[in-house]
Amino acid sequence: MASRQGSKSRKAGSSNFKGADSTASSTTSSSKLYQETSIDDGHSFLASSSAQSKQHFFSPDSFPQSAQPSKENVTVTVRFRPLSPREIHNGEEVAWYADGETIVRNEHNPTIAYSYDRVFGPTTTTRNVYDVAAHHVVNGAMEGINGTIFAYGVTSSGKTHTMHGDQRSPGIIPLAVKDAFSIIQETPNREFLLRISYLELYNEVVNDLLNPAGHNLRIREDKQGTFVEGIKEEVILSPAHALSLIAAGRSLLDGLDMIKKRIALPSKIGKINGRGLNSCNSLKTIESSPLGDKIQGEAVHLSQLNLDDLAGSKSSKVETSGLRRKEGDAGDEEWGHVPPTSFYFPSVISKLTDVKVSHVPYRDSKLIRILQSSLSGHDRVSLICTVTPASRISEETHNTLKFANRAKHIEIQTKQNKITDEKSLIKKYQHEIRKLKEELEQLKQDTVPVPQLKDMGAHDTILLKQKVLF
Ligand SMILES: Nc1ncnc2c1ncn2[C@@H]1O[C@H](COP(=O)(O)OP(=O)(O)OP(=O)(O)O)[C@@H](O)[C@H]1O
Repeated sequence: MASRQGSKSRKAGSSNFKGADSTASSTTSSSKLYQETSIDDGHSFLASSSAQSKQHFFSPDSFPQSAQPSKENVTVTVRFRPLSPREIHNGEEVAWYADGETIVRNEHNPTIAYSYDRVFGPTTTTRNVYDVAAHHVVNGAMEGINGTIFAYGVTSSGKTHTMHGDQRSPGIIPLAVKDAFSIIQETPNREFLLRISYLELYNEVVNDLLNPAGHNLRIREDKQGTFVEGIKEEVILSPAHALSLIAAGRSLLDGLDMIKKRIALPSKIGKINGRGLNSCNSLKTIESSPLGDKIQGEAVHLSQLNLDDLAGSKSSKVETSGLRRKEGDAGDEEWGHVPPTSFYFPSVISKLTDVKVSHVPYRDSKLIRILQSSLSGHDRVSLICTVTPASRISEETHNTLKFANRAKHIEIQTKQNKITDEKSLIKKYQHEIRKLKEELEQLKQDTVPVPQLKDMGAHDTILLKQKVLF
């Protein structure tokens, strides 16, 4: 039985997160079964321009060839944020705390405790969170295994801080981008092509954050899986390039938020804490193929990396009944008439973990539809649940903890995706480069000796230039 030293009532600001802040090594899930009230302790890069393409959220069966699947669990971690200065000023009490590196315990009833792959205390850096909860997903994606990282939690619990971060403390998304490029440098025998798309879902409306004109996009399906019609995809050339695209997307999102707030409730501008209702999805498509002269016919690794900042979940009353918040409740303007993805997310997760349930309600929410392949059991998945210790929202935190506990039992069968046909973009570019090289060689051989150029007319010179250019 895990125990905590001392159990005096914890006030705001007390340092009470024992042993949960140490740097941890990267681990995947080895989930053990924990229940409420009973803890069992026995336990070379190709460049190109942007593309307007049909970017699929691939269904796992759409890959013609794949290596043997391997079984693993969803990695489930919990990250505490510190109490804010305002909460401390208001004398907020601590209701939940990290008891060691894997357990979250209730302050008022210590028999209520849950265990996870890792629990991060409020002083843990996002870098540490990345190393434990994200690196193995990014690494897998660079090797052809689809990966998804979700941040889930109530409003203001730290999802955006964790996924996006800021200059001082970069989030999982910028750290993943840098990590991906480091992996490229450390893999000299393969060449990679990375593409990025970035979207927000607000009240079931999909907006393209890389293209201000991409508003209210449709989600479609074909044999290869689900895709967002017309979403812009950019080939990324460097970490700085990717980060500038994401920063531009964030600015667009901030602009859109201002508009939404104005339309929703002009009198409450400035009272809204955080973004509340938008979910953001940053999708990276990664292709890689062996480098060298004999690459024709070699399989290309193709994978997708989903990085999701899910809309803040609301009070338990709303979560369970789907009711709108009462008029006058702070944040009711954020709810609108459509519940956010976080409303459906727990029910999809619980159905995925229940072998008796054959129908999973993917169609209930657009983001769930987009994430259908991520949730269908073939992606490597990491769920980072963000929580606050504050007693004011103890019940909501409890719901997040119970949900995270359920998610631990999802089993996944990851596989490395390989494609051998010429459909991949990297193959297309390699083919184009090969053709251009051959043409250049041909042109070199056909080059007219310089003395003869003097005798050429203007028309011939233009023709020659065109030949060189095309
Ligand atoms: N681990 C942390 N360490 C320090 N500050 C944090 C941490 N997590 C969150 N915060 C701070 O708490 C506040 C709320 O965090 P954030 O905006 O990330 O919440 P959120 O869950 O994304 O909210 P919303 O759902 O409303 O968008 C921010 O001021 C943020 O800087």
